[in-house]
Amino acid sequence: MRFDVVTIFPEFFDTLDISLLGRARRGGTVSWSIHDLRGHTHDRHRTVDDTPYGGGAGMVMRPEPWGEALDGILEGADDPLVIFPSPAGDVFTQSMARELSAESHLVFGCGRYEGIDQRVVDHTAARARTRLVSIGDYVLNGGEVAVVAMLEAIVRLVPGVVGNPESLVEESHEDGLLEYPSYTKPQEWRGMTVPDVLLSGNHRAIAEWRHQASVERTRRVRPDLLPPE
Ligand SMILES: Nc1c(O)cccc1[N+](=O)[O-]
Repeated sequence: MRFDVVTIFPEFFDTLDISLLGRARRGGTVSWSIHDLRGHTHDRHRTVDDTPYGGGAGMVMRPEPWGEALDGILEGADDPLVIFPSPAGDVFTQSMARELSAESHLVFGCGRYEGIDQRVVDHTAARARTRLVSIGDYVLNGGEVAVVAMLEAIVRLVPGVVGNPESLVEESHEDGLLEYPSYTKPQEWRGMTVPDVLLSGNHRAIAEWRHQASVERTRRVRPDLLPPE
């Protein structure tokens, strides 16, 4: 998989080289480029925003730098999917992460201020598959945090990135349920012990306990995830 990110804070993505994504990049499974939007401005102050038509507080990101930045990425690209993180987007879920992990080229456009001039999204949608995606109903200062979160969820599902694919199966949201509680050594810690069934070696009983624990945790914390009864 290849991905490109357009942002006014390219340094925000320096952390991508840490941990899983960095290993995937060094292994050749994933590649990426971070594009500084200000590199596509041509005035002395490298201006990326301006006042909104119709008035109102805040500033809107100008279309020209975005058009030039996306031209450089999209021209000659092979059917990329462009994603603009936005509170107005489709909610990002594990199933969307799995769907996006099958893409060969993702392009992320990080808005700031009051957002990007709408014509940028409209123009992009006329030349490439384009989606607005939200990571949640709260206010962020820009799309960068959302892109890092989405990349963490997406890239780990790209074949060859995670050493043991089995570890991807029993995870929260993967089967529609929250993950069961986990324990490791020591067997007793500050007077608290590990559920006996996990020490039994009875794999069927352990699997049943874990499934029941997932269902009970999901029913308690996220009943909305459970199928209608
Ligand atoms: N929620 C939000 C925002 O306030 C700004 C940019 C992106 C998002 N989001 O992806 O959820």
